[in-house]
Amino acid sequence: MSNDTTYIAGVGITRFDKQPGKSVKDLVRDAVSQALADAGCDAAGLQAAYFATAGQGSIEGQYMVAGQVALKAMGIAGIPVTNVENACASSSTALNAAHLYVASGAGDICLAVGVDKLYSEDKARSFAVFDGAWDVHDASAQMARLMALAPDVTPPPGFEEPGKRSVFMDIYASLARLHMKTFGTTQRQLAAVAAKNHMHSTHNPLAQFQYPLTVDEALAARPVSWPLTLPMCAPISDGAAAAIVCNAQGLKRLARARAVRLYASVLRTATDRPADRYDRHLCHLAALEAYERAGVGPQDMSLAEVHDATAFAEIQQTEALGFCAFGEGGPMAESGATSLGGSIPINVSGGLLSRGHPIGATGLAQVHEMVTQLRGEAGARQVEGARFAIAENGGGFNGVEEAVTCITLLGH
Ligand SMILES: CC(=O)SCCNC(=O)CCNC(=O)[C@H](O)C(C)(C)COP(=O)(O)OP(=O)(O)OC[C@H]1O[C@@H](n2cnc3c(N)ncnc32)[C@H](O)[C@@H]1OP(=O)(O)O
Repeated sequence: MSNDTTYIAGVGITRFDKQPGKSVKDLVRDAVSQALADAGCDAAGLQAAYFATAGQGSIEGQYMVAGQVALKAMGIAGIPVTNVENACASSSTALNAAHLYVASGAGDICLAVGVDKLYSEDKARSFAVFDGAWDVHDASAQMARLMALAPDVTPPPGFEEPGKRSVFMDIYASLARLHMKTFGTTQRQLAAVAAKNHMHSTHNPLAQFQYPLTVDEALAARPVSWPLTLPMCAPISDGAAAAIVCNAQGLKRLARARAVRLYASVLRTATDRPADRYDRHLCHLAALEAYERAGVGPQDMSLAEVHDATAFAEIQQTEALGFCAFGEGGPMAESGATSLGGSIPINVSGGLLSRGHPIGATGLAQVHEMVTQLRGEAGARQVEGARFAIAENGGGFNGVEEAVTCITLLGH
């Protein structure tokens, strides 16, 4: 086996929720200790670490060297530690860097960890994290363009005077309106996504929300930004997730039997595509590259974890990953095909909508779910016979699409 075959040897995760009593250091220690134990590795066995956070500066004021500080507090020091910020795709980007590190042979065993605390008693600070992810140099022009994607859609009563929310909910809402106008996607289909992900996370003891929700309840919930209601939007969450990444040499020193192969990790940034050219969406292009590298296709996937920062985003990513034709994501969600037991279960963890979305930890949480499923250890939410799994983790916005996406494809 050559060095460029890489593996996830261990994973760890905290509960995702508002956790005012826990610091970033507490969350990191919890997730990293689990990942080390899972891999059969001690801290001294790590040769490098990539530390992802997007909001720690805003909430805890640690704007620089966050990784060095948090990891040294648990005895991981004296090795290369690199801080990674790529908005909501920060921790899949950390995984990408760890994968390249061990694939290059620079070292054999590497840590990727992602963490964020978004909750603050002062709500304005939580929302400032999202405002900070926006391109401040061109914000008003970009925002005006994004908000005008489907100008003739008039929000129904209740949606005209919405309360405070992250700027991203308005952006996704505008993209959803364009999709509705172009393909006939309905608000009920978005509600089906929210209800499905809530149903999934009733089986996930680490999820932020563990109660079921019906489609009608999702439709009747508090309006946020037309067509999105509250449960169609990711919540404010705190949490951390970690993975131990290694090459074949490193695997000889670890718990080999539990390792899952990392077939592809593809990072890509936005282009200036026209809004209705879904076939040039960065996630679609990155997914095609990942499938090609892995020598598989969407039909081979047993499950997917996608970046459902809103219910609309899941529909878009279902299409981008090739599980259906462009425009068919809404009907597919409504058909039950993306539910546990369906032909391609999506977000069996509960997804960002219901497992939670501490942005710098989300990409590695998706990896945690995929590894758990591929090992057959997901309990009541297990996808039977899981063999390949794919995750899409997006971050920020630039033009009419996410500023960055990272696709991770794992399998046996
Ligand atoms: C590329 C990207 O990933 S961009 C996405 C990055 N993430 C974001 O932008 C975060 C988006 N979320 C938000 O803006 C906000 O959380 C909102 C608008 C959805 C809700 O805002 P608020 O009403 O201020 O939320 P708050 O946290 O106070 O919760 C109010 C209630 O709604 C509930 N709630 C909040 N979000 C959700 C949700 N997604 N689903 C179900 N219930 C929810 C809370 O549990 C709480 O219930 P309680 O009163 O019984 O305790």
